[in-house]
Amino acid sequence: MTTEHSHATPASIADAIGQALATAIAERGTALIAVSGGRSPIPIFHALRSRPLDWSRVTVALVDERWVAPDHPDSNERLVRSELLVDRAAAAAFVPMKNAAADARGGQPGCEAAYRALPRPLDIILLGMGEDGHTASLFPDAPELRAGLETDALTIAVTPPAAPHQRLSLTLSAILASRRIILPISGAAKRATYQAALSPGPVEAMPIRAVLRQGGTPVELWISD
Ligand SMILES: O=C(O)[C@H](O)[C@@H](O)[C@H](O)[C@H](O)COP(=O)(O)O
Repeated sequence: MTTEHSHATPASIADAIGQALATAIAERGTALIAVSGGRSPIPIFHALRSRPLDWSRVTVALVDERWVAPDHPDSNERLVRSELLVDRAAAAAFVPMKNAAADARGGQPGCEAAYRALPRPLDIILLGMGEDGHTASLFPDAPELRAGLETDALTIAVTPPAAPHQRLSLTLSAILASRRIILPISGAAKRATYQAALSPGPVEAMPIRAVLRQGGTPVELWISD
């Protein structure tokens, strides 16, 4: 089930996320969100981090991570710590994916254990999509793609041939184990990717199709110019 919201803004997306977190806190006492890296979430983080929530009851996890040091410019942990977990959101807990292992494959069991310890379903996932139709770090050309789409594990190590760094990613089953999925789509190129993803074709060519074609977890497309 996919719902499209047009004329989205970082503020309107932050409103939706903030409302979901507040509802989770009111109903269950805590809230759990997994967020993507990349450029798209940054203005949303900026709009979200000052919202008057009880952030001490919020846990922030990652959708994916590049296997680099947490202070590396490409680290999603660094991005989340510097762009989201400040202001009021500094009170939130954070669950990194990166650990001390030398590579993503070696780090996957520790990451899996850390993410298995989180409550499920997640309350909300802020997903991303690349212009090639990847989502999280489920890349079309990655040798681990099929496993990432099929395994019951929550996390998988991925070595995308065409993108920098080894990755740790939530699997499709982990992404779908969420109460709701928010997917911002911004700009003409991403809108074209989204339209292509809606057309018939294999999931392996555009992994975002696996999220858009399922009916169990509500997906909200927040579309902006
Ligand atoms: O690379 C990561 O860390 C991501 O989580 C990735 O899946 C991202 O969401 C897309 O590549 C879109 O990235 P942009 O928002 O920068 O276009």
